Amino acid sequence: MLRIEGLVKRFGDKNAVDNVSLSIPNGEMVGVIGRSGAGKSTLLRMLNRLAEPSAGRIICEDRDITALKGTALRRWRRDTAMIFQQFNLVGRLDVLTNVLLGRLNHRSPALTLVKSFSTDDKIRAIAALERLDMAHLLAQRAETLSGGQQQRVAIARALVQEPRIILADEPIASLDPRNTQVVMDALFRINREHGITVMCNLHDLDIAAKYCDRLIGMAAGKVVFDDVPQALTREVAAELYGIEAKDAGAEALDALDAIAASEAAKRAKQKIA
Ligand SMILES: Nc1ncnc2c1ncn2[C@@H]1O[C@H](COP(=O)(O)OP(=O)(O)OP(=O)(O)O)[C@@H](O)[C@H]1O
Repeated sequence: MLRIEGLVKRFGDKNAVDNVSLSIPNGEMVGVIGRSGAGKSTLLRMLNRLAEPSAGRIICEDRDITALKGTALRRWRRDTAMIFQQFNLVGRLDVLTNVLLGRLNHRSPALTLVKSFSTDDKIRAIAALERLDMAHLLAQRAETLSGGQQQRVAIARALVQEPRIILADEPIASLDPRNTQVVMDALFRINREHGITVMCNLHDLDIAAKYCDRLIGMAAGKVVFDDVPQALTREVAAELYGIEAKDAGAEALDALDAIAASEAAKRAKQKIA
């Protein structure tokens, strides 16, 4: 269980994350939704301690994550793998080496300097690439891959870290619809088959509702919704996306109607059965 207690991140006089408290059980697939600037990335970055909280605490299995330093902090970063919108691969390195970089935190700092990887590391990396259907491209330079392929390599790199939590910050924002589905399917499989908690910032409400067990809606740094996707009302969606924000708002509301219709269809089916 990950517990977030009164978490705040201030930039100047602005609270980017404003007194957020949440409990995330192990193995949940959580979507963090909200418009641009709502504080989603800052929240995820604080969980990985890429950003230092201004106030509040992060507790995992009774350990105060906010107080970790040195080796313990490095271990926590290994336990919480980040996936980014822009993939963050080393373009001139091949796919296999990029995935192996995810093993660096498992080695001593001295071995890290030498940059030689064990056979066991290589077997793990190839197995992760196979899971993402990317093993056939292991010798190819990362910069030559499509966006969807690069994101799958980034997920393989996260997997070899053997994390307990994957924090994905807009992992599909740069992808076309087909690659969006491939990447979200991969994250969903990892969540279900490995039991790894996945916390995923998403702009697209439709995708968030389709893949996530729970949605956390943020607006102006605060949590304004925290429930199953089916519980999201038009009013909350309007608050999350802003009534005046025509594009995101309209799409969100259409998505909401689609969710409501599919729920109604499910209930009707159950009644007939
Ligand atoms: N390093 C920083 N310095 C100053 N302000 C920042 C910094 N990082 C984020 N902010 C501000 O904090 C607020 C929340 O930003 P954040 O990136 O967390 O939002 P978001 O919901 O992830 O938005 P997006 O989807 O556009 O990334 C925004 O107003 C942003 O401008």
